[in-house]
Amino acid sequence: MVDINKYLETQLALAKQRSDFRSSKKAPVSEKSKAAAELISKKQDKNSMKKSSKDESKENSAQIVHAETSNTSAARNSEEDSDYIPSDNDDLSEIPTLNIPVFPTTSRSKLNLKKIIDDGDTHLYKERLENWKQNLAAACAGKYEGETCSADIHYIVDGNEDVNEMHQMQNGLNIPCYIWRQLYKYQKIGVKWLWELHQVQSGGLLGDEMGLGKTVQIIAFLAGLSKTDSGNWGGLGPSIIVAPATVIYQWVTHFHYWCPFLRVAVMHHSGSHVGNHNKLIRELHDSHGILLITYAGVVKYSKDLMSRKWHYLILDEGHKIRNPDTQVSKFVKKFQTPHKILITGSPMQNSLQELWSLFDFMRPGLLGTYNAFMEHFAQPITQGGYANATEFQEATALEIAKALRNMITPYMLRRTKAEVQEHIKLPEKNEQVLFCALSREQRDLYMGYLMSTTVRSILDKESRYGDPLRARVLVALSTLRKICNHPDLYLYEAQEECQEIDEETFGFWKRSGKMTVVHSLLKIWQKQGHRALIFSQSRAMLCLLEQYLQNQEYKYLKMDGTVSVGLRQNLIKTFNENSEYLVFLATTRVGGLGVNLTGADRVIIYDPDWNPATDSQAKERAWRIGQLRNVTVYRLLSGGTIEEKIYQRQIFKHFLSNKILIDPNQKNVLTTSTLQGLFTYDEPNCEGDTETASLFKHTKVNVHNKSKEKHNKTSIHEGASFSQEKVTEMRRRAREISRQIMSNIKSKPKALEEKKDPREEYKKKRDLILNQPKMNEPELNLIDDKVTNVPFENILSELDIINLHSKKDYEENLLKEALQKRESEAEEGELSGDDDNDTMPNIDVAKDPPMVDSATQNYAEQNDIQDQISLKLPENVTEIDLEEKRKKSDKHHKSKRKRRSSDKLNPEIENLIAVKKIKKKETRRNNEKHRNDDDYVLSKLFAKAGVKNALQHDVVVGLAEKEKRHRLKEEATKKAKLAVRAVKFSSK
Ligand SMILES: Nc1ncnc2c1ncn2[C@@H]1O[C@H](COP(=O)(O)OP(=O)(O)OP(=O)(O)O)[C@@H](O)[C@H]1O
Repeated sequence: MVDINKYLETQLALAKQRSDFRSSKKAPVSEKSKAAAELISKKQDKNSMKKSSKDESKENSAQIVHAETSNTSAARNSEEDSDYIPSDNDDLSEIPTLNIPVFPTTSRSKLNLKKIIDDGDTHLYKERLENWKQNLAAACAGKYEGETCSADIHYIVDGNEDVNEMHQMQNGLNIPCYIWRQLYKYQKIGVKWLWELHQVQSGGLLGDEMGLGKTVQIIAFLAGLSKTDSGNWGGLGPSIIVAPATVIYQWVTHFHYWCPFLRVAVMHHSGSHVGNHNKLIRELHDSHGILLITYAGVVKYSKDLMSRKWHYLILDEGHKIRNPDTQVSKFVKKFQTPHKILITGSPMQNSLQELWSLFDFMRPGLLGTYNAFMEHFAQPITQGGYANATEFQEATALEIAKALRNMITPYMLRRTKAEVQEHIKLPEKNEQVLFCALSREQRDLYMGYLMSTTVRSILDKESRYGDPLRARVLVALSTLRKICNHPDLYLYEAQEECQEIDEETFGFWKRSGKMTVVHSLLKIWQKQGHRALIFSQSRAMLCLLEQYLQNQEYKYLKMDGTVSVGLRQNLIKTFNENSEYLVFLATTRVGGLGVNLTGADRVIIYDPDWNPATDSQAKERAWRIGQLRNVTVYRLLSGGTIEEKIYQRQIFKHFLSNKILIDPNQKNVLTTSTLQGLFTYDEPNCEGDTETASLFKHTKVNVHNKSKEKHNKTSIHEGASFSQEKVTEMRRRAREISRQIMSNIKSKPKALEEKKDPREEYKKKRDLILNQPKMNEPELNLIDDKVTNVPFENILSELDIINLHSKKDYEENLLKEALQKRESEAEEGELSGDDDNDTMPNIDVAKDPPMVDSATQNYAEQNDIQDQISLKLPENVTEIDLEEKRKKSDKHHKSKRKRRSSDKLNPEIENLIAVKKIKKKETRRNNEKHRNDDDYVLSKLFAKAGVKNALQHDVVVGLAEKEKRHRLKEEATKKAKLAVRAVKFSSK
């Protein structure tokens, strides 16, 4: 025992030397990162100062972005930032490309995409109409041989006879049977509901989940109106549909298919109409047609549009008006018609004020004035949702949420995919959150930036910059997000203009943790025959991904704001119909909304948005009606970074939304976030879990398959070649040393004793933040609140952050290195047959592999040494006790080991893991060939691509409540145990 102690002490000294040497070698990288951080921070300070003076009057970030991205030339400077900042802006088609190296977009430039022609041009419209009539006549005569370009022709070709046959609804709405019969049952209910609203002269919100055919329901209803002679307009009057630029032509296609007799014109420069826009408005109005226009277009032509009366005003992706203060919200609310329909798959995204804004459009007055609503509904509901809410606040929130839901229910129709699954029979969807490790370079840059003056000034309570804090915070957060994506997104900014870019290494995938994961995924998916959508918030990141795809010679298509609106629909069609394209790259804002991309069955959300709905919208592009294969969605997050905090906020917002739309009883499990919490980097905890993974540890995805086992075998053998017993033994020794060191430190002179442990200090401050005396006020909420008065006295100083990151577990790390060194040396010994059997009982791992869940094993491999070291032996347990216990258990160890490991690593939990177990059984029963694709992919990621954890997203969201109950139960059990112990102790 003494020997090994001595040995470890020597190793400790060696490890220290090595570490010193390494850090001196590492200096250039760190210096570079630091210098870059300083440079960028100076630039950003300048920018944010400019910005703050420019936007002094503007209260929220969305407005700042809106102003920047509309048409000012100043927008260029901060354009990259805007990619990451919450924004309402979608119509990016006019925005120039970024000032970063542009690589040739081979796929796109080679494509010869045809534009879809709308009915703006009278001549072309008449031609289309004539064509359709001829084709229909030919179909009726049984002579049609062309493509089935519309639903009515389809109907005839399918053997039906009367295309004019109508389905009549109560009170007289006539819907052509060729449409009605194709609708799913819930869609028919949707049409009926629209008709009811119509009769009571009311607007409404069609809020079905994405991909359930809202467009089709609206078109069916409008077709019905146009065939019904009723009301002031004698059927369907002139109507406007406002939609995001990307989906405008999707509407055209849908109308031409379902309702070829209606005139549908696009009022956008990409449309077929040439000349004065007033002429188009007049013509459309006279022919009772449908005018399709973008949100930007409505603002631009609002005066001319409002000078006429319109029958219907329909907002597709209507959540665009969720901010009541934007111009577009104000304009659309001015249209004088009771028939206002709002379509959105994500009605409430961030806060309750959004719901108010939507209702203020289609049912003005229903939810009262803005101020009254905020005071009497929004505030109590939000407050009652915080984890620190009192029972009374919770109860009040519940009642108010119920009341609100009752008020809005008649005017809002929302069905989820789960509810209508019986009808649509969608294939399965598997959605996982992958926590990826930062690359070494990213980590350096991240830390460097956290210590930069920008971050310091944000967290400094005597900030010399003063307000507005918000702009600076957003810029800083945006920078952290860039680092998480790829170091070059950040370093490039820090470069002097004259500095040349090294195109060889610029954007290299191995320099980014998440890109490494993408690399692994695509490699596997290509072999497995899957096709992928990759979404990123930032166009700059898209460029890097594009460069990567080119280098790997993968075929891809790319759609961002620079692709002309008229071509987008065809780009999508090309991807869907042409399986040679492996990847469809898109920015979340341009490609993530409203479009159908069912050609892909794999989705990667490369970076999370503050707004959960943005990510949900993106992932739903593939999982919708028309999808025939199982869909897997991976959200990539850099563990411990700002991205993880964003994800936590997403979950919080999800709860808020569900409370109103689904279950008012739902409670939160998350605490509100603090400013300083966003500017930290959290190493995985002692179990190898990131913060979120440990919060929702029961939703962790465990992969178990033979390939992984095989990998574990090899990695254990190759990497450490140590039996579990040996490692345990070494850890025990290490703990002892650690204790000795601690006691030495404690017995050292006073000067040293007085030196406070920075971790203790940090803990204290953290406790103070988490248990603030003023509980009622939610802490800073960057997105929802207009609050900028951060409780600075509770914010950690820069010194704390440095302490937290750089000095954390210094001696433990040294020990860890010592142990690793010991392990590798011992391995050499083992390989050469020179095993030290006296001191270390040897169990051949390769012969008797533990039934260890691969994911857990992986975390264990990475982190358990540190975990064990940081644990302290209970005071009353002696070395001898332990030694004896260990010897006893050794006897039975081999036989029981298998069972124990699997028990330990498969705790009894009721959620997904149970499902996985069933799958596992099936898998075993069937054949290895039928092994779940996703499990295989995950096992590879865990093994090679630096993925730390994977959570089942749906389970996180859906079962968070269970998690809370579970934790309560755990707490209660703990308390009960303590009580029993106390009672026993008292009776002694
Ligand atoms: N009854 C139907 N018969 C055939 N196809 C349908 C039907 N309903 C919907 N679809 C198809 O399902 C896909 C999704 O429909 P649609 O785009 O209308 O969904 P959505 O609810 O508007 O989605 P999002 O919210 O994403 O815009 C489309 O390709 C559409 O053609």
